[in-house]
Amino acid sequence: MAGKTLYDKLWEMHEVKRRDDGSSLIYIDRHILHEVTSPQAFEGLRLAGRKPWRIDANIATVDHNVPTTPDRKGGVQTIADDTSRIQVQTLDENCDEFGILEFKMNDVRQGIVHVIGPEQGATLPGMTVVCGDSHTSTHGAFGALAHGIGTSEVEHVLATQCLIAKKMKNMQVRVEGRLPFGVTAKDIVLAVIGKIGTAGGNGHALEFAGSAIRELSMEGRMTICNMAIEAGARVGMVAVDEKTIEYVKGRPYAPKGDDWEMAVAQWRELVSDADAHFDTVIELKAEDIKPQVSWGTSPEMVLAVDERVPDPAAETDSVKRGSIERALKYMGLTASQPITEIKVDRVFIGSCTNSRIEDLRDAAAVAKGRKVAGNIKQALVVPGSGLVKQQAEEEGLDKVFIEAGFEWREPGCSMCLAMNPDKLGSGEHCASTSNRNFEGRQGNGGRTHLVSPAMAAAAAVTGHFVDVRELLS
Ligand SMILES: CC(C)[C@H](C(=O)O)[C@@H](O)C(=O)O
Ligand code: SF4
Repeated sequence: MAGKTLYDKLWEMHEVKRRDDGSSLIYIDRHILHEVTSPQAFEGLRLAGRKPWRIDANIATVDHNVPTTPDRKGGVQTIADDTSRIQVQTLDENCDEFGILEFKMNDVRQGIVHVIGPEQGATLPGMTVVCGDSHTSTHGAFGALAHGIGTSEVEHVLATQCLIAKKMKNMQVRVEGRLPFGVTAKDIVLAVIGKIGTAGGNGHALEFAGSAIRELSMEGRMTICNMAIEAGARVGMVAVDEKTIEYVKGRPYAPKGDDWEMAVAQWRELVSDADAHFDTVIELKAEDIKPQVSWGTSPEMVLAVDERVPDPAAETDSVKRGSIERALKYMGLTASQPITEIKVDRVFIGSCTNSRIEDLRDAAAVAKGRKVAGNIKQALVVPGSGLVKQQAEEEGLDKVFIEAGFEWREPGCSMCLAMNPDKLGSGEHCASTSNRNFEGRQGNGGRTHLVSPAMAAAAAVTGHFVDVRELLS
């Protein structure tokens, strides 16, 4: 019999019961909540007279609706938009009522759900982690089985600590070799999505493997797992190694003492067996990957920075031709235009993809000693959590950004999606380190270009897309 994949092992560890219809009941170790997808779930609990089954399995924070300007220190009342304010207040009230640990807006531990889970050691190897949020795949970087759930499932998990799920197929993306200088985890994952498309991972749990993935820091691994969902896979994972264990050690909710030793011994088993079977295998050579820039309205519409946007006339498939034409029109681009000639209006460095300390260091290395270009209306740096912000300030990164003309903000989802005051104006181009470039994602009529933090900083200081390696060398 073939060996087991990491996913097979995680699944077996958590399968409570197989049901007649082929689905299973799985046990959930960690449930993370935010203000957007939890209100109806708590309301459902109240109406049914239920309480959360295991209170300390839950951890909550506010991220999508919070403003990122310093005046929010005045409290929740300062949130001008009614819906946003009510959602934030409602999460606060629900967590207080049910006794759930929440990092409220002005708590230093507050931040984006997918940043704070790992940061607090609330996400651990071998866990099942769910959250009413599609980018929960991020937590799979720790050798955890993590994916997004819907609001009715949020209620189900609160009430029972279990979830009905169906086992997926196994997929492996192998990236072998050494990443070229100036090329990052974000470029790997954008290149993967460019290759397999946004449906490439459908129905699969995706494990990233190979020497280039092993070389990545935990931050880099989180970046690639974060975008597994944009490749169609709800689950993204990386096997446990010494880096995983080192990152988790000493975090507030990580095991301590004898429990730690026992946990680590088990975590070391969380790797795919050498003879494990994957239903689909994709291979990339790290040496071939260049800094990436998305040009269209889907993450798969992505190219290396030295390429030109496509010419629909060269596309023989009429469906693909139509979608290229529509994307070019929405993005205000002309056929065969070099990526480096696309001018940028705003820059956003943040989001659960790229707002961790390493991302900020990468961007600051480019911004240092330079100035934001005159055509840039706004360049935002939004740390993923209050603790990331604090660390960055200890390292002096805030000063580097401010001196260069960037705005240094409070943590939250910010300009990743238009649910708070940080938005794009219609027709504006944004160099963004986030994960989605759908029409209107960052504001009505806004034009998103997905890039790495270093590439976003390079666009900020030159006013257009440029190969960041020209600025680093
Ligand atoms: C608001 C939330 C449900 C949503 C998600 O599930 O991903 C958001 O975080 C996003 O990135 O689009
Ligand atoms: S930062 Fe963006 S992608 Fe991540 S949870 Fe917030 S809105 Fe979703």
